Amino acid sequence: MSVLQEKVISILEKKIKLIKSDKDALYLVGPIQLPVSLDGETVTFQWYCWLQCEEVTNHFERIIEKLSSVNLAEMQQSSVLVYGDFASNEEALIRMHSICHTGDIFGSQRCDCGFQLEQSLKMIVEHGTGALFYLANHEGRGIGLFSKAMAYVLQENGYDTVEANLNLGFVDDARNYGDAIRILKSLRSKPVMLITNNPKKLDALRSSGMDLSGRVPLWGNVSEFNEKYLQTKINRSGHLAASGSCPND
Ligand SMILES: Nc1nc2c(ncn2[C@@H]2O[C@H](COP(=O)(O)OP(=O)(O)OP(=O)(O)O)[C@@H](O)[C@H]2O)c(=O)[nH]1
Repeated sequence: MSVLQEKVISILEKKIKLIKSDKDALYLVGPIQLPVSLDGETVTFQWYCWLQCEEVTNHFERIIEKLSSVNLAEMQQSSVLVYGDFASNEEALIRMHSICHTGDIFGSQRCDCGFQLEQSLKMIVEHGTGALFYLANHEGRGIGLFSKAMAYVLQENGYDTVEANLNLGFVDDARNYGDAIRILKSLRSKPVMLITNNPKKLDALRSSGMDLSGRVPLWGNVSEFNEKYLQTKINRSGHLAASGSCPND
């Protein structure tokens, strides 16, 4: 017997979508109107959040009921901000943004993450249609926040960002885009242009069969604090340099 009121279930089931595979389900909740302050203006995005679950069911109350006994705040859920008529418009600009606690939240200038987050939202709004995926299980290129802190300690002792990961026993980049691409495909089947300098993100989209119509580079906010880091991304991680907009180009 469900402890949830029928009214609550009927409200929520209209806003939850099941995206299933052979192995698991992604439950996508939304759209939810999210007024966002961007460059002094209020811009309204459609916000969706998803939960990965082994149980695959159309009876969402089964999933909702379980949530109160699991502390989801101890885990990370990703989400997406959608702008414009994302399903239908011919052209859409997307970004797969990896969470960066230090750069996105604190405004750290050791990296370019905070700049890229704000800039890509502005680019999507200017373009008219698009989506920003905020990938919450990608901290530190997939090594997690505590390990990123240790990697920063090594970087303060002369290691570069790649060496630091490797010397802690990680690969340089452990990120996976699979779930985000499943969500993308559920929201749009038409081509997308990707905001990135990272060829691995382009490969992930291409190999998923998603129709990729192009890439928009995003460099900027170079400072004495992140110059070496940005250069290492080009020299060692294979990031695509944009002529004239990155140090030492
Ligand atoms: N391990 C580690 N992770 C970092 C460091 N600086 C930033 N990050 C993480 O790197 C991720 C962002 O990756 P970037 O290489 O800046 O950019 P990208 O996402 O690969 O590519 P773009 O789409 O071009 O931005 C975020 O998860 C950050 O937390 C660092 O020095 N070490």
